[in-house]
Amino acid sequence: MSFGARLHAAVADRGPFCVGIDPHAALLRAWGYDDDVAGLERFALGAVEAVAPHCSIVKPQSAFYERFGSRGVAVLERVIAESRAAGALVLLDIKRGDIGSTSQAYADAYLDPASPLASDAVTVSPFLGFGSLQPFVDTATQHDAGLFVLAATSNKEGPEVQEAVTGGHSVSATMLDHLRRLNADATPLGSFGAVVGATLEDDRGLDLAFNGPILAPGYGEQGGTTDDIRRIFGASAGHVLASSSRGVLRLGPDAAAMRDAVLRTNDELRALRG
Ligand SMILES: O=c1ccn([C@@H]2O[C@H](COP(=O)(O)O)[C@@H](O)[C@H]2O)c(=O)[nH]1
Repeated sequence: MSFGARLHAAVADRGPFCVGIDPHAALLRAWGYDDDVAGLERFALGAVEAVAPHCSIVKPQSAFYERFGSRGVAVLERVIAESRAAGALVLLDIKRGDIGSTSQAYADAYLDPASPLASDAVTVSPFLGFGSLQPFVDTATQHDAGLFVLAATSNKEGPEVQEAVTGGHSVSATMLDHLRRLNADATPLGSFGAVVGATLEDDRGLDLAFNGPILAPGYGEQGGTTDDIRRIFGASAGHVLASSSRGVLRLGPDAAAMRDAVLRTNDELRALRG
């Protein structure tokens, strides 16, 4: 089954809230752990145990594991495996993008089921040109995986690049047009998503109806709210996965508090889907 179809079913079952498993050094210390590999492991697996059974999708940010080298990456492999075992899809936040031949190696690393880091979907950066992502597109299609392409990111520096106009369209709009083509014939939902922040002032005039999922980071800690999801995404709010990392993880290590926040937020976001 395609990633889009699996995500559609998972969201119908559990709701559209995506929790980021981001082991910040400050959070490890706040949970009472050392900022070392043992602390990383207790934190990350504790967070997975608390939230993954209640989420349609979780989003570990690779950088927080890579900072510990190979032992940190080994923890990431367990985060991926245990999240899936708990019934959650895994969107690995890597934001990779390079010339095509190197993109192929990244795609093999993160999307080929034979890889220990294989995930259901990854984030990719299209700023070497959307065509440079073709190996990701082909590999995702081959393995029923998904992609989330950076389009209008949640950080304030994004517009310098993303609102630049080329061929009469903003870079963000151009990325969404590529996704619209990739998702054209997919039902119930395409596998090629966009990243559009929950922090935008408005929809920037973007046509968000591209028949794919929308990852909206910036919900929670960066200021995005459920009202913002309604305001920014309008009729496309039903395709949005609002994503928060620190906003949930700050409630730990109290597993019940994290779980309750996930359940509550899923209910709140479900109401937007009509
Ligand atoms: O536009 C983007 C794209 C990705 N992110 C990532 O999402 C989380 C946000 O974490 P919070 O703690 O909820 O702020 C993090 O992994 C970012 O790398 C983003 O923030 N904005």
